[in-house]
Amino acid sequence: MTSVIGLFKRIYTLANPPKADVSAEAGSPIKFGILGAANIAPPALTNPAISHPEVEIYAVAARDEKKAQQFAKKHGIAKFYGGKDGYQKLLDDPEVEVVYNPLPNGLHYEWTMKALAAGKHVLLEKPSCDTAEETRRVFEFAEKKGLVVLEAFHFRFHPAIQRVKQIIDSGEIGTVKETYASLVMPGGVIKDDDIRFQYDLGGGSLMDMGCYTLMCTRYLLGTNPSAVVSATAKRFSGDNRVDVGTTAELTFPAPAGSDSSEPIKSKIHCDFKDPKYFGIIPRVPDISVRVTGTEGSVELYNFVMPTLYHHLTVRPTGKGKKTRTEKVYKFADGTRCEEWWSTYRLQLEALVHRLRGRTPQTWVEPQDSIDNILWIEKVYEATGLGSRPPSSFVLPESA
Ligand SMILES: NC(=O)C1=CN([C@@H]2O[C@H](COP(=O)(O)OP(=O)(O)OC[C@H]3O[C@@H](n4cnc5c(N)ncnc54)[C@H](OP(=O)(O)O)[C@@H]3O)[C@@H](O)[C@H]2O)C=CC1
Ligand SMILES: O=C1OC[C@@H](O)[C@H](O)[C@H]1O
Repeated sequence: MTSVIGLFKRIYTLANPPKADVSAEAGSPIKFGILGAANIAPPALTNPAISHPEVEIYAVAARDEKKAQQFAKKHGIAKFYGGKDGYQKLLDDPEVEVVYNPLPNGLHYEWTMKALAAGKHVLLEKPSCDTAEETRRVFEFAEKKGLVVLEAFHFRFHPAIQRVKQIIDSGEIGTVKETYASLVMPGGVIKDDDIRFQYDLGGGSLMDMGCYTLMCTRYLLGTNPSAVVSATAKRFSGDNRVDVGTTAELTFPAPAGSDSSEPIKSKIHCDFKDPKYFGIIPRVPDISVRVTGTEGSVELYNFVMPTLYHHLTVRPTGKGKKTRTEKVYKFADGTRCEEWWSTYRLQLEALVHRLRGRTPQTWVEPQDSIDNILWIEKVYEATGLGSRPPSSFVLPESA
């Protein structure tokens, strides 16, 4: 019962966050600008910003001026830019310090490079770019300019996934043998004209959802795969270069320091149109990660949005050992985190710490982002679909 009340409290407060007391913080807030009135922008940035005393969502740009204006009005944003130069105008605004880039994947590279050229830090939506080479260039350019780029793998900032890693690293489940990570959606949620189905915009289920399963597996194992063993893609009827779903088997190096020389076997799975039972009964979406070792297993259900609901289950295999379930909405070491804070709110907390020269609780390092898209490309290659098309944007030499 308490957990049901807790669930409602979390969801209510998440949707209606308390407004931060800006006056309580020293200095003026960091001003963010959003490129595109994207659907993800409210949950990922404007809502988390309400409770952050050091953030102001200052500007938004949309291709259609009216849309930009409406978005600005709805979310209390001071400035809006529209029209074909709207995005560039936002980048040229000297007040904007950080750019949030939630454009379609195929435009991430171009507009992140343009934002960096304009001297802005970037919160870049996942997956970072269409290719690892583009992601490498983004971080190289950011470093040259002394700017911060963070790929928005928000789940990494939540205590629940960090607890899973802690359990694995503690040795409680023994030597890791296998992993499984899945993220699926019921059919009909994503319409066939969505950016996710457009090849030229970097579409595909592996790009959109598979990137989480791969990132999560790589994070928990603390290393990169050694090989893609097999990969199959369910192709989109509207464009057979786009995957509606992808399943892949990979190997990871045998755990360091263990007696085992056996590679870890990993499976990742994603699907935009999760099949129904008997074709009619919808399934509970499989949004889980499971790691199995010689002494037991640990599983986190809903690793992507744990604030809403999750359960973390440890199943030891030893005789007499009991299965236990944990709920993890707080950091054990007392690092600030309200139970209702979404993964996006935690991500914003870390980004602001970084921008203000403080130490964030955790971070998604550039090499991690580069490696993630590299292995997405390798999986795509194994499916026969190949990488998404690289951007045609060329950074002017003067930048
Ligand atoms: N972190 C997370 O949890 C999530 C991340 N994402 C990521 O965010 C990004 C956007 O996703 P989402 O918000 O769902 O997508 P939307 O389609 O809602 O938003 C994309 C935006 O891109 C702009 N745009 C610019 N050029 C084009 C074009 N040629 N075609 C279509 N749109 C264009 C549009 O802006 P305009 O307003 O100017 O028309 C639109 O608002 C993706 O990279 C996705 O992977 C998405 C969902 C969840
Ligand atoms: O980032 C995302 O997270 C959840 C998915 O439902 C969505 O398609 C994706 O873009």
